[in-house]
Amino acid sequence: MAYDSDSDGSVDADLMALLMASRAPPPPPPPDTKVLKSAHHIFDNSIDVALNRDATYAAAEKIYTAMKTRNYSTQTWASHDLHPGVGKVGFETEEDVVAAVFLIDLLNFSFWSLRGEEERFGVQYVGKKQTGYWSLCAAVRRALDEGIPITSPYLWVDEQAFTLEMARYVFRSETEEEMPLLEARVECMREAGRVLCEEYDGHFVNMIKEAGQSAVNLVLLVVEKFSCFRDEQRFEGKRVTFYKRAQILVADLWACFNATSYGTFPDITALTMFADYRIPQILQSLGCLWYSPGLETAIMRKQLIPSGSAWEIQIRGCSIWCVELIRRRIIEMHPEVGEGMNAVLLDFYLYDAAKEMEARGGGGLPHHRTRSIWY
Ligand SMILES: Nc1nc2c(c(CN[C@H]3C=C[C@H](O)[C@@H]3O)cn2[C@@H]2O[C@H](COP(=O)(O)O)[C@@H](O)[C@H]2O)c(=O)[nH]1
Repeated sequence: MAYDSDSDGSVDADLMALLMASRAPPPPPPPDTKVLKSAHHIFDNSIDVALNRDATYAAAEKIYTAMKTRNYSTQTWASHDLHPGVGKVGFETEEDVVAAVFLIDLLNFSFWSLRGEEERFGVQYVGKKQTGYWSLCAAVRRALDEGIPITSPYLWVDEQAFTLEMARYVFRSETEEEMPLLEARVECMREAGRVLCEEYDGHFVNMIKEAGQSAVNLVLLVVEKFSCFRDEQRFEGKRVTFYKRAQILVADLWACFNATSYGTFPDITALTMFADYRIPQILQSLGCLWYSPGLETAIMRKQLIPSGSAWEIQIRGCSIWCVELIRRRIIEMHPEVGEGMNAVLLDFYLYDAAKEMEARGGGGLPHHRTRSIWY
């Protein structure tokens, strides 16, 4: 660039402005949960889990057709009786619903049991024994029906009113088996209660407002404020993030409110699949996910796979990446779906399909067994 100056030696104002602008710091990158980057890094470095491209492409077509046929949308979320919703018993206001969604996703982990269907943990509610994730939703509804303010963070921090015994009562089972990790669940409630009462006037809606209708900002705020949502590990020398419960919390708000009100998140497409133990199971049954013989045998034998182990991280990361490839393939083959085909709806569909597959008598490998508060 030629250095230009007037006869009196003053540097041309426009040139100065250009020089100053060129030295201005670059704009900060947009907020990013780094979950998709983590999944790609894990996939690139996995030796015990691989993806089968042909099966993934075939699954994409099958899933697209099924979702189209069922008109799968955010409405499907509200159609589940046990999900909170304005107007349902115990939920007068939108704030009541947000408080319940927060509690459900604060505790939305590790329901699996090594016992048989009859002996496994279950919650009796309106005449039906609910197991797994639905047992949590049923226990919350049952507590509210009994006049227990279980969705109030002020209760969670009150160690006299909300004792471990009371938690045992609220989450009581129809069988001998207690809800898994009950003490850990109480600790999650204590921590979340302290943060919400001290910083957010006891209401999660105030965190939603602070995140300014950004799904990514809300995920990042939740993992910043609550250690029990900070679902991250180290793999092959890098920090990898999954943020499963933080992401599903935002996704459930988006679905529950049909992308309006407290569910308004224009950047919902930035969320990934939620790395739990059901989605890998159905991806494996579709032939998309392949396991090394050692890992497949461990899963088949229902052996415990430690949280944070290389096997577990590869299962979670490759599953997230597989769903991303399915999403891209669907958009490539059906451009008309556009942004409407996001990882959240794909995930919800896959979870419901996994549960239907289980109800029909399973088929395929059992899901992997990792006991943790992350999923
Ligand atoms: N990736 C993903 N994981 C999900 C869900 C849900 C429920 N979401 C509802 C909301 C909208 C959908 O339509 C669903 O009806 C629970 N989970 C996880 O599964 C495990 C529980 O399994 P099981 O023990 O068999 O109930 C446990 O780790 C739990 O955290 C999901 O949607 N996606």
